[in-house]
Amino acid sequence: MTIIASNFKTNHTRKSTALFIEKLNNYLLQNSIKNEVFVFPTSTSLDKFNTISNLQIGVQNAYATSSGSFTGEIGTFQLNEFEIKTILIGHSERRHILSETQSQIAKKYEFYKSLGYKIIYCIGEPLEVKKQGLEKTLEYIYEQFDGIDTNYENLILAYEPVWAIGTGVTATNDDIKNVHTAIKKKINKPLLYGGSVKVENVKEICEIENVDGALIGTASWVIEDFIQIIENTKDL
Ligand SMILES: O=C[C@H](O)COP(=O)(O)O
Repeated sequence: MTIIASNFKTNHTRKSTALFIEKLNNYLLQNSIKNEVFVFPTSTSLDKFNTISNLQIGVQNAYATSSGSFTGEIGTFQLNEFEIKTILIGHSERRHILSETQSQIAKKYEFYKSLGYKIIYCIGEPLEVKKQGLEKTLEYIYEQFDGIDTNYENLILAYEPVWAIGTGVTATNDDIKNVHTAIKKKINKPLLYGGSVKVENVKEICEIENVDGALIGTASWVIEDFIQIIENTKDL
């Protein structure tokens, strides 16, 4: 069974998100699709969506708090209103654009773990590290597990090479296989690949050894495309 996740990033409105989720839910329901599907809308588009059990709505980010004085952030007090129990942590855009440190990420991880959230935890190397070869790449990736309890039962990993995110450049099948196999040997958790996954390549990528699914940005934002992505992987 393949895991397929859509990260909206800073796209879609509250209205278009609701429509997207409604269409997706209908499709999953009518076609008895077995894939485990996640959608991560913007925080302003969260709601109490009426979805079937294999479609879960998560939050792209939240602060390690219930409530308090953390301007611009949300905590579990807000998430509970919509019964959100899934969170993305460690995404490369938060690490590299928003400058989240490993210790902040670990603190967030610990907090949401203590509450039993399903965590999709992202790891991945920038281009300058990739150029130094597999050994250095793995070294860099393993540092992103500092302070992270990799035995956590509700953990899903997502390997997303930074240079492949939103660039149209997908990692080669060999790159993906090598990194996934090495990570899997160390941490036996579902492991998604992310980075320019598209309708055309999703099946091939999900068929690679030790790839359990995909975390998709750009190519997932049009509902018809996202449905096609699920169609292409439903029998894997
Ligand atoms: O969370 C999703 C990843 O960052 C991949 O984004 P992308 O599919 O636009 O490359």
